[in-house]
Amino acid sequence: MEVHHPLFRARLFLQGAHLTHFAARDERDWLWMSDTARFEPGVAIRGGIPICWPWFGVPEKNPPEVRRRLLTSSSHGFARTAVWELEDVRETAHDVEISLSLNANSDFSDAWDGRARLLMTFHFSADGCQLALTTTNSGSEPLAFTQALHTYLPTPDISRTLVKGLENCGYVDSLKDWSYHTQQGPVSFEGETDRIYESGDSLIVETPSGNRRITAIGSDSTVVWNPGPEKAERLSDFPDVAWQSMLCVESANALGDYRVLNAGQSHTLGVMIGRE
Ligand SMILES: O=P(O)(O)OC[C@H]1O[C@H](O)[C@H](O)[C@@H](O)[C@@H]1O
Repeated sequence: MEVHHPLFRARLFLQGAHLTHFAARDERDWLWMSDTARFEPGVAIRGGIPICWPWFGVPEKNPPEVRRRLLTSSSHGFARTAVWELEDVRETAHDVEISLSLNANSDFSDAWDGRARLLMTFHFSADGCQLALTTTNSGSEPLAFTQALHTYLPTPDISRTLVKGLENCGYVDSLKDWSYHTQQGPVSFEGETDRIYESGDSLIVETPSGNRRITAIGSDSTVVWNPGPEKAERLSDFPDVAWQSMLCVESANALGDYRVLNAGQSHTLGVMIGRE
């Protein structure tokens, strides 16, 4: 779907409810997209904002309550490759709101033992974009899940890029055998970085071409990721040098921040990407 509004433009795909582009008028794209991204059925799009749901990361690093529902070894769940349905489009002189839904029913029983309904609402304005993903447990048993809005951001130079707002925060470093650390100062990038921070606080991403504010709701965990040079070579649909010009800041419910919904209950995870 293409959004052409006098104040901004956006592009999103029904496959994965995946936002790939957003830019205010006369501005460059606010999201990073891989030059080698594929747009094919069943393939996750590399860039923009993939939705990781109903689990984040590799199954074996998920909490037991989440893991016991997983029937596959693949990462990040099936929502990012499933085809969603268009629910609603609203437009005013200032903003556009688009809602998509996914019924996570027996169609996904090869991958996951659960039932849920998902509603993803995108809100676009000249001030930025906002995503809200609501999960409703439509099964009869409690439902545990992890998830992330896996935002890819552009930077002209990763070595001069900082993430501020995670100072003194605890994090798990997946590259150091999942050991626990405390962040000293802003997050900077020297090679591969893959951490899950125990915070859902508002962040500032500082790059040489400008800053963004990332504000999550319904989240107490944030993933900060850059593949660095070696992993970039192994990564699908990702140019070898692209690690120098992107980073991911992922608003999440991961590790101990997993969520449990009783039958009929809902939880909303959201992120707002704005100016700073
Ligand atoms: O290649 P993907 O399945 O899209 O995953 C891309 C990345 O997602 C997250 O940021 C994880 O923390 C990384 O470990 C992973 O490499």
